[in-house]
Amino acid sequence: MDNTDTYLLNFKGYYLAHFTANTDLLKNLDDFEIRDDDVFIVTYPKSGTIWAQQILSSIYFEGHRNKTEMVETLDGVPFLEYAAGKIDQLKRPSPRLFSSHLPYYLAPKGVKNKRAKIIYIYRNPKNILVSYFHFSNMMAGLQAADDIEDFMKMFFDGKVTGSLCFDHIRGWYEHRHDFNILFMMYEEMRKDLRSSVLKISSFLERQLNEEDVEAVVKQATFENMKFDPQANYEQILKHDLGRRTDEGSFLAQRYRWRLETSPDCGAK
Ligand SMILES: Nc1ncnc2c1ncn2[C@@H]1O[C@H](COP(=O)(O)O)[C@@H](OP(=O)(O)O)[C@H]1O
Ligand SMILES: CCc1ccc(OS(=O)(=O)O)cc1
Repeated sequence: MDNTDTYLLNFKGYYLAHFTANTDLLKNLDDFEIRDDDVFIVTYPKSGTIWAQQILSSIYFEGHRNKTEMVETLDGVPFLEYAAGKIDQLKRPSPRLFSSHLPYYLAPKGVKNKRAKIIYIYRNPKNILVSYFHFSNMMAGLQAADDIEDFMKMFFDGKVTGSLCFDHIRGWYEHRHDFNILFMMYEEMRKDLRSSVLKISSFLERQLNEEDVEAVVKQATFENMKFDPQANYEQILKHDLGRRTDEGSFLAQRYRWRLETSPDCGAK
């Protein structure tokens, strides 16, 4: 491992966010023990990870779905390769839900042997770029950029957490036959959230009645998540990840409308 860069940790040719990388787990990543009922959300950063976490957590945890339990989303669906929350992954009860930004070639052997289910969410890279630019300027642990051109250079050089976006998506897609994987497109989820929830629960073989489906969909709407402290990472951002500025959030979309009308992608 190359540990010299302040922001990026180069692990086998892939860049992780240095400040929160779980270096102990990474040492044995290939042999990390996978259980048959493990489920992974895999994304390139800014592709809807937090959204998928919310959907999965409320599909699996009744207490989350009906709001009788306080389940912080990141605790229910923690990252494999990041240490926020300090969870001992080996001691978690089954079924374990994970998030990951890892590329296909770093997936533990057990995942490559189809021993776990993966939901891969992909998003239009143009929207990822804009989202990532604002996010990097907000998060203390990521390298800020002076302007969108500056960030664009880093993004297209793959010098950001997650490395090159196109390699990530292409890698998982081209190797899809090695995995038990469902691909979902962020923009399609935006168009029809209910159908997306049904597709995900069917892939996971989790039977939900009509009332459950309604509850999962309601909890996963942007409007609900934006103001739900368990879902929007506000506390985690403040206390674990670290903010550079008080402005901005995981659920921003303030430039969503400008994206459709402005050639500068709402970067100003
Ligand atoms: N319920 C929801 N509906 C639509 N988009 C959502 C969402 N929850 C999160 N997102 C969007 O997903 C992006 C964050 O992705 P990630 O969780 O991978 O970091 C943000 O995009 P924007 O920055 O464009 O707003 C955020 O607004
Ligand atoms: C531990 C959670 C977390 C959240 C966001 C991160 O940044 S990025 O999405 O990888 O750019 C890193 C870790």
